Amino acid sequence: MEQLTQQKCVPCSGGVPRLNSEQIAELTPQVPNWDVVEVEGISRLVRLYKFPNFVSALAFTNRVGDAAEKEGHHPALLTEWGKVTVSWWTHEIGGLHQNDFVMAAKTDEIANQMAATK
Ligand SMILES: C[C@H](O)[C@H](O)[C@H]1CNC2=NC(N)=NC(=O)C2=N1
Repeated sequence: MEQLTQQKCVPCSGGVPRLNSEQIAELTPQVPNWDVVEVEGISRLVRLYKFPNFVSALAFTNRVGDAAEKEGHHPALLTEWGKVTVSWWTHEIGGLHQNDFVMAAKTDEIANQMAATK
């Protein structure tokens, strides 16, 4: 199967099913640094990224935001001094979709690119 980072988000209107636990278990190994967290009954992918200061945390935040706009699929972002918490889930279906795994993998790619050019 194509690597998650190579995939594009598909337009995700409501009505498509949420991923079930087996499907989630199949996908999580491809985003090993992410946790599946249930918040108010909604499963989401969550990862905490650490940075040396606020400026780099904000730069990462904006890069993730740009990718989200490009894909039409958006995260929850908590940006603090030295850290950014990124959460992905699909609001339209109240749970996880393949898109969320694609975007988690793309988020890791952005972090890796930033670390490489430090
Ligand atoms: C109209 C707009 O495309 C939709 O609201 C999109 C925007 N970005 C989105 N992002 C996420 N994470 N889930 C959604 O259901 C979603 N829907």
